Amino acid sequence: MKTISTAKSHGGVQGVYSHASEACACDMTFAVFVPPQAKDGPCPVVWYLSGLTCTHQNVMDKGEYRRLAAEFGLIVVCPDTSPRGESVPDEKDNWQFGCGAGFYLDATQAPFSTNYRMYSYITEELPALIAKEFPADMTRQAIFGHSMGGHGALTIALKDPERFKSCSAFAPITRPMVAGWSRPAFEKYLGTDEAAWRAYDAVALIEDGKRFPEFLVDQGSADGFLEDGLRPWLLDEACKAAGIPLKLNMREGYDHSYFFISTFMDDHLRWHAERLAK
Ligand SMILES: N[C@@H](CCC(=O)N[C@@H](CSC=O)C(=O)NCC(=O)O)C(=O)O
Repeated sequence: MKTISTAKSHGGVQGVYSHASEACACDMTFAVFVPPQAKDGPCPVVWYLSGLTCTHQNVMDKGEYRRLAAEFGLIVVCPDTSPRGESVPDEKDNWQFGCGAGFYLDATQAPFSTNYRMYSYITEELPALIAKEFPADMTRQAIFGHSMGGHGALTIALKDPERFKSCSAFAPITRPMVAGWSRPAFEKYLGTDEAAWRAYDAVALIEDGKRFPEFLVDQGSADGFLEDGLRPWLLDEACKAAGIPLKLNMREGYDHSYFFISTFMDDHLRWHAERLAK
């Protein structure tokens, strides 16, 4: 692992690091905030998965998570959203596919299957690195994310409920196998057999019997992607049918941006801190 930068913040350290990823067959960059409490022992880990077009940096610059993470003693890990580099296949003029649009899945279709393995990266390779290099208590983990990253958080938690004490999302893509901005990507990454897509779709996973104790979701009512891309009511219906408590907060007038995310960041960190403390 290589340290790219570190800076003291709220008594802790905000760092940016890179490493050679086996899962993604390229160098990957990620951000980690270590709170001041880490001086006294391992701290719980909160994973934040970002949305389309993002790197590790968007939430680091605009998410406003450090003050409360420092107060609650939370390590916050912010990975990149896809593999990157000269040798990584991409569609440069398409922000909904390729670099910046990994959709937290393991691609099965050539040429994408060599690098686009974000599911394995987030669920196996990066946790192992975090456990080795940081003062992390890996028995206490939580996950949240935004939009494509909200989809990532929900699907990863549903498939591994033992690993996470809590899960939440800002404006998640609830049905990526149906939504217009993700369906073409699913076909290119996973092929035409839609049965394989269900493993990466929160509503389909719940329909297929996967469970998580409870979810928190915040959604802006003025989000331009609400009707076509996000549709939180589909998650609400699936959770109701499955008996999963979902706290869905519709936030009047908020859009899809980090102005919305940063407004409700404290609520989400508090939600995770309370459940990580149990
Ligand atoms: N380029 C697009 C807008 C892309 C966008 O809104 N990306 C969101 C995530 S969308 C779902 O995953 C984002 O987080 N952007 C980064 C940021 O810093 O705001 C367009 O032009 O419409």
